Amino acid sequence: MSNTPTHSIERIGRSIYPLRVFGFILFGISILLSHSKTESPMDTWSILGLITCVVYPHLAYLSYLRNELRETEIRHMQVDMALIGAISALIHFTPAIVLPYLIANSAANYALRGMQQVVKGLALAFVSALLVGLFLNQTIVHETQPVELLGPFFYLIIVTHYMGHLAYTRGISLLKRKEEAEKMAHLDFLTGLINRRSLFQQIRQNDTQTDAETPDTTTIIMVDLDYFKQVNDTHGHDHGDAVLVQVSRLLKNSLRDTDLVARWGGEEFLVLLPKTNHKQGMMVAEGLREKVANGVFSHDGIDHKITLTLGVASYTCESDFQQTIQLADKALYEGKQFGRNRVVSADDGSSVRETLPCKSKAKDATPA
Ligand SMILES: Nc1nc2c(ncn2[C@@H]2O[C@H](COP(=O)(O)OP(=O)(O)OP(=O)(O)O)[C@@H](O)[C@H]2O)c(=O)[nH]1
Repeated sequence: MSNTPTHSIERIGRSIYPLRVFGFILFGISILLSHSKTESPMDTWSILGLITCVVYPHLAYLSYLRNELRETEIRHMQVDMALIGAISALIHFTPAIVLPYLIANSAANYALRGMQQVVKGLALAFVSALLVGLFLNQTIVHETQPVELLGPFFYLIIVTHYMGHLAYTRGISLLKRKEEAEKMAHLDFLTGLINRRSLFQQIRQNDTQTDAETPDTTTIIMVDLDYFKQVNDTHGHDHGDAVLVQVSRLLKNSLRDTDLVARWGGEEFLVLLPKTNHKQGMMVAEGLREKVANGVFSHDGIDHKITLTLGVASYTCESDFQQTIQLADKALYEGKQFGRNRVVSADDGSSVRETLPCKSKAKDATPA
């Protein structure tokens, strides 16, 4: 069963069945107390009402267990309201007793199914109270003994607090799920690295925080695994996946906390080194190349040797970020042409342009 909001509502619906049993038993006691108050003998209708109070919530629960459908739950909540109306007539509509039940159940209807369900429920309660009241020719009795009020008010307090508790816990769990979903939307599901979209967002953020007067140089390294297809073709995709995960971890662990590593796509990564000039960036790229080339990436008892080709380009916030990526990509491509397992610089002077004002750069950092 999928974990959709509908199913989480079903679980809440299910958890209120014990309250339904409790409420109807209290309502049954109200019938008994009502008769002891008027000293009238229990007639057939009152006995029937009493039996309904005891039996119905259990039957409702059993039928719910068999169906576990949203519609079953909605039907039961409406039957509840119709029964509250009918039994209200049996206890002479005593408002101090009937109102707490109506309020509590309406609150539950509202919390679980919204206003439409509340209106339907109240209409059903009203119609059934009217019909039974007319049929039994019942009058309204206002007097109540304090003991009669205990049950309904206890029920009201419990149901409304329980609904509050459900709303609170549901709100928290929805919030957690939303946060989790937002986090996942920014991460690559295989490697756990940030994805391309998130990288652009972070660059935009960094750019707006950059001091326009003294812009720093940022260096980009495009990283591509060499002959990676062979790993997949020879050993299968799970080996390829394991290698990607291990290489991405090695890249991440080899860099500063302020550097960014993103999965650019497939077997390609983008490393972004803030406050790093081109020369320093070249050294970092060489370090990464060496580490991976000297490493062994094992999966299922098989050791894989991997090499990287890296293209390096630098920019200040004045330069065109997209163009810098293209330059790094071009350098990477050249590295592949020259035989792979190498670092190639794109620094021919064109990677750092001084044309646009610093603060307006953020808009350039949008995915191609
Ligand atoms: N296992 C796995 N493989 C992937 C994933 N993404 C891309 N690939 C594979 O990466 C391979 C990339 O192949 P190519 O573009 O030919 O590159 P290459 O074999 O590394 O060769 P060069 O880049 O030219 O050195 C393809 O086989 C893709 O199926 C992934 O998430 N998991």
